[in-house]
Amino acid sequence: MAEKEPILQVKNLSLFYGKKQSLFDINMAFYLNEITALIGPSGSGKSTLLRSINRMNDLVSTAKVTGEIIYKGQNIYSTKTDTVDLRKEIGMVFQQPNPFPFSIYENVVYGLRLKGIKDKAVLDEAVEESLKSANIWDEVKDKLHSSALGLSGGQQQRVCMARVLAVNPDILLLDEPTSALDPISAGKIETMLLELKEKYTILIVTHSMQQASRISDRTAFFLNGKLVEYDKTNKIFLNPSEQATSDYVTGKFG
Ligand SMILES: Nc1ncnc2c1ncn2[C@@H]1O[C@H](COP(=O)(O)OP(=O)(O)OP(=O)(O)O)[C@@H](O)[C@H]1O
Repeated sequence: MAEKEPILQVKNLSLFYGKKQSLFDINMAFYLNEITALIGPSGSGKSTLLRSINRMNDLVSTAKVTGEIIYKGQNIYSTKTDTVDLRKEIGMVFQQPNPFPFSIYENVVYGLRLKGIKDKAVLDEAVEESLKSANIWDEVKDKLHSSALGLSGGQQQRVCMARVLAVNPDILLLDEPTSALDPISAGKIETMLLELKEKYTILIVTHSMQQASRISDRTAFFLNGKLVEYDKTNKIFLNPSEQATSDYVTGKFG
């Protein structure tokens, strides 16, 4: 069967922080309705790659990128790209839940208010839909106007996800979104991600081999800034081509 069309393509991407090179000539493609796990030891470049995809590394003054990332037929590193718009289409959730010190409702509508949307019915609907998609509506529907900071870490993380979903992105970038959470909260996020992949393309950095094998369709293994192997998750875990991949997924180093 022919491969489907990628939604996003990374081409010959290298990234330098000052003189130090942190990504080396990365080539990979990502697909709609798939979850891709980025795995590898600490410092291997997973977060750097993730942050390159919505140009968060622009915020690091020493970071310099060469190569291309093609999204919707355009290199996102071209001068035409509006990074604010890009980050709405390619949303990101971080390791530590980072709700704003506002109500749950105001967290979710934050991006819509920035867009100038004021219609209460539109905002109400977006809140309900996004919180449902983030698998947290039932837990918070009676306290939408309480502070998001009063929620548990796992709930805060799902509210952060709802905040990203409310602006209707195509791609979700998740940087170890469950590593600060207990196993039950992490499980709720995994369930949510499996539901969300019906509509989105999801990239997740994870240190958990179990998580990568449970939820991802493809897995990419990074080592020292290089992409060692990228394939269907079953292949990476059951029959990897590279010895380093095999050693990593079987826990020989980490
Ligand atoms: N803002 C920065 N300035 C300078 N160097 C950085 C910066 N961010 C990351 N690096 C370096 O780039 C390399 C890759 O880091 P990165 O955070 O992408 O790795 P990672 O695989 O995500 O690690 P972890 O699993 O610990 O999050 C490391 O050597 C790191 O020290």
